[in-house]
Amino acid sequence: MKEIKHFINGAFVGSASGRTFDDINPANGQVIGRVHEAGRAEVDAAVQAARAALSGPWGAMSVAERADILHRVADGITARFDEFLEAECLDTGKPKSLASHIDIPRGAANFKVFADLLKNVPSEAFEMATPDGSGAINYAVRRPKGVIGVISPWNLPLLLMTWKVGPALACGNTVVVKPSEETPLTTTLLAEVMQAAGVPAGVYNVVHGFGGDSAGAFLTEHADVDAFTFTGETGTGELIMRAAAKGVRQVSLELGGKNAGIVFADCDMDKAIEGTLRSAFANCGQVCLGTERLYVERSIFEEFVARLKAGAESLVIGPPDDPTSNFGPLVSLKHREKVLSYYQQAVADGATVVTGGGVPQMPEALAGGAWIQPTIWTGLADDSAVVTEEIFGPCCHIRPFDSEAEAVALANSLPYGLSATLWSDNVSRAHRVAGQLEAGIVWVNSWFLRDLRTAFGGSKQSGIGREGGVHSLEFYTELKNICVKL
Ligand SMILES: NC(=O)C1=CN([C@@H]2O[C@H](COP(=O)(O)OP(=O)(O)OC[C@H]3O[C@@H](n4cnc5c(N)ncnc54)[C@H](O)[C@@H]3O)[C@@H](O)[C@H]2O)C=CC1
Ligand SMILES: O=C(O)/C=C/C=C(\O)C(=O)O
Repeated sequence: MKEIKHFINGAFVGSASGRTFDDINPANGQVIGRVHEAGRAEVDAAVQAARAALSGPWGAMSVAERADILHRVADGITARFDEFLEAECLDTGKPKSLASHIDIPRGAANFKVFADLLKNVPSEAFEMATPDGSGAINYAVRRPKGVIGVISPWNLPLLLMTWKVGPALACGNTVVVKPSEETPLTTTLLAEVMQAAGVPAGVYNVVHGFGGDSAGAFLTEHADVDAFTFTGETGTGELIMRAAAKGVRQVSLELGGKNAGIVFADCDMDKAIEGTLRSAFANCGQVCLGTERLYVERSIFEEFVARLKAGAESLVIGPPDDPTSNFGPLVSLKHREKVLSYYQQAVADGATVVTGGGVPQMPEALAGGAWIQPTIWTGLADDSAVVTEEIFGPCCHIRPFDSEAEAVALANSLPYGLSATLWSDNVSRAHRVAGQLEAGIVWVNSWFLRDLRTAFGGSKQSGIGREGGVHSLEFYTELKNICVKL
């Protein structure tokens, strides 16, 4: 049985307690490996290693030297592409066709983009007058924040973890990463790549375990971590914020959403259907940016529902290795229980089930997997739980609207504000509505089109702060002003 260990101070180590938990393949329910669960001792060792590494060779490196190393990390991921792909798909069950286009290439890109950005970022300077006439110059320098605690989720494990580790290291910090207990493999594999790329011991540390009363909480409670970056559920974000308040540590939080899609009658219907199929069902609906609420102009409502139904029914449900499959399982049977509870709630609340609503019949070898049907509903009240709460599954509710103002009001009606998507070929309307939507990211006639230089994050209860491009530098560095009297 494969053992998945922590990576602390440049070495793979097991837990002193001997405690382990199973890593399960959600496509068939089989155990992939045994994961060591960190106690306070391992978390403390990881944080101390990260702290010490700040004043070792890593801390003495120039930006250009760090950037070279991070390029080697990216190249190392690409060189071991198939191993990363295999590991990610074993942990998540997602189709290899998806992970080979999104997860693994983004894992590498997240290092390159920030390594290059750091080399080119300008610094501000202000000349000022002084009463004696000699003047002064102010200039700002960026310094690493220190030890960063990275707590990442299971839906896009490598992509979301490296989205934080890439800029954190580019800025000269050291990290302690706590990946999701559901998906420990790629974070662990990355440790081998880091070592081979010449990242000094203690710069990249990994501790495995659960959230509350386990590695996650031990990390956020550790006084020697300077800041935390987290992607996951809003409730977890609140707990992390609370822990970070002790010692006044900064947080960057990318949290839950209940993202709206607005489809106007003047849209290109083919593109709207294709984009909505992805935004509702890609990664089995487990993307925080996904669309779970659709508002469709009444004149095209019937046609849109019928075409989205046909599209959902044409998705090919299957295991990662099947090249025809484009729809994998949910991450776990536990998560399927949660999603199925919403499927049942929808029926109890009087929804029309347009398609899906249950568990598909799978071949014997996959029967233990967390398979679920893509599901579409209509007819629910605006305040029903299915329409207002994040489900994080392959499902959406579609409701007609009659005016632009009504669509905007419906889209903005929830306490979340992560992303929104709108479909219209009327340029004025697209700009006008995009400006009114309460969301950190608005896509017009597209979905999940990502330029890593742009600000990324949520408004309202979907998060605090922005990462991406220079915005990541704001979080991962301290800006220090130096005032020199001439
Ligand atoms: N990208 C997103 O927006 C994601 C949203 N979710 C949502 O969250 C729901 C629950 O899924 P979970 O995996 O339980 O998400 P979660 O938000 O609890 O877990 C994400 C990460 O936080 C850690 N964590 C949990 N509690 C913690 C604590 N008290 N202190 C420190 N770290 C902690 C977990 O171990 C994991 O590494 C899902 O059903 C889904 O609705 C889940 C994963 C990703
Ligand atoms: O492209 C990104 O950086 C992030 C994409 C998706 C998420 O953040 C998520 O699903 O949590």
